[in-house]
Amino acid sequence: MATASDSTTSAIVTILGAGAWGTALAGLAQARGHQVRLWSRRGELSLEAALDKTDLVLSAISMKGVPETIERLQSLSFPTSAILVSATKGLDPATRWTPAQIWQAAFPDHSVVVLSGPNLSDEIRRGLPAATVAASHQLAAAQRVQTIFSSDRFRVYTNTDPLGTELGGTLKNVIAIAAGVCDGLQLGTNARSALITRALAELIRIGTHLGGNPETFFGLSGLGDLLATCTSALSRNYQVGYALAQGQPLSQILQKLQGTAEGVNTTNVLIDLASREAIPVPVSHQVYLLLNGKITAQQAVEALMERDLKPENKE
Ligand SMILES: NC(=O)C1=CN([C@@H]2O[C@H](COP(=O)(O)OP(=O)(O)OC[C@H]3O[C@@H](n4cnc5c(N)ncnc54)[C@H](O)[C@@H]3O)[C@@H](O)[C@H]2O)C=CC1
Ligand SMILES: O=C(CO)COP(=O)(O)O
Repeated sequence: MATASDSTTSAIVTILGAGAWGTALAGLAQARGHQVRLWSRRGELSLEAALDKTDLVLSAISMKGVPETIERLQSLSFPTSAILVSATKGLDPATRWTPAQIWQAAFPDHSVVVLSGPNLSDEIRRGLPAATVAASHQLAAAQRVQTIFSSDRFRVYTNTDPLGTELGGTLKNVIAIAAGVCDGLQLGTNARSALITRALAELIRIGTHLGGNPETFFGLSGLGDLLATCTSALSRNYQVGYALAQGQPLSQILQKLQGTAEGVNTTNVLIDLASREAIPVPVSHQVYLLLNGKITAQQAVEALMERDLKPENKE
């Protein structure tokens, strides 16, 4: 079994965001013998103290808090050698950027790494085996993240396509809502399999248009995360879709939801982006109409089934 001392010396790891994902990641780093500082906006630990002499700053803050937190960090000083890791899966409505793009623009002298994969935090917290991807243009930084977090229950792969890695994890949340609708309407295994497969084609179309490497979308952060969230009731995005299929209003669903379902905001940003750039996104478009109260779940299914017939490998 890999231990902290055989591959890397104990690091100071600052985790921003003490929600479900930040807490699970803090547990993984702690179990590897690292000195972990878990910062939350409502906690006792100050941001200054959390950043002091840190080796790695990992953000597991939900998308809506990322720009604000970055602004706070910009007013503080911390080592330029500290690697910045983004574990957020969302898109910024103001810029339509990914979280890692925002981090990199704010801190051009730091190495930025994306951490993304099929990682339902509840299973990780319970110590079940899982794998993920640490992706960066700076391979050495991705490798450092790999050694810091890898263990016999969490296997970290490296990748040099941070944008593709991040977009896979972000865009699949929209599809997880669709899969929840599919299961909520009891449409069966064939329907869910068709949905996931067609959605993968959609995800690759958008992801490559935005600059991701097509191969990345067949990996853990693309297909892997798509499968995890589209087939598990642990996924909050899936839960949103499932409840929408029962006819519950979105505001009520979100009020009752434990934690963040990034797919709701991501859908709106994605549709804005896709319509500006004329990218066909039929599945995401139905999710958008449903989330915005324009159609019912049943009407969304009908709209997808009644689209013009065409060859499989064509938009
Ligand atoms: N829970 C999971 O299984 C996984 C979640 N993620 C991603 O990680 C991110 C966080 O997810 P969860 O931890 O599940 O959500 P959560 O709702 O449990 O926690 C969100 C965290 O963000 C913080 N936050 C929100 N607004 C903030 C602000 N303005 N300033 C400072 N902090 C702020 C909250 O205080 C909280 O600590 C999301 O983007 C999610 O997609 C990624 C992989 C797995
Ligand atoms: O990203 C996740 C698993 O990889 C978590 O999914 P949810 O945000 O839908 O719970």
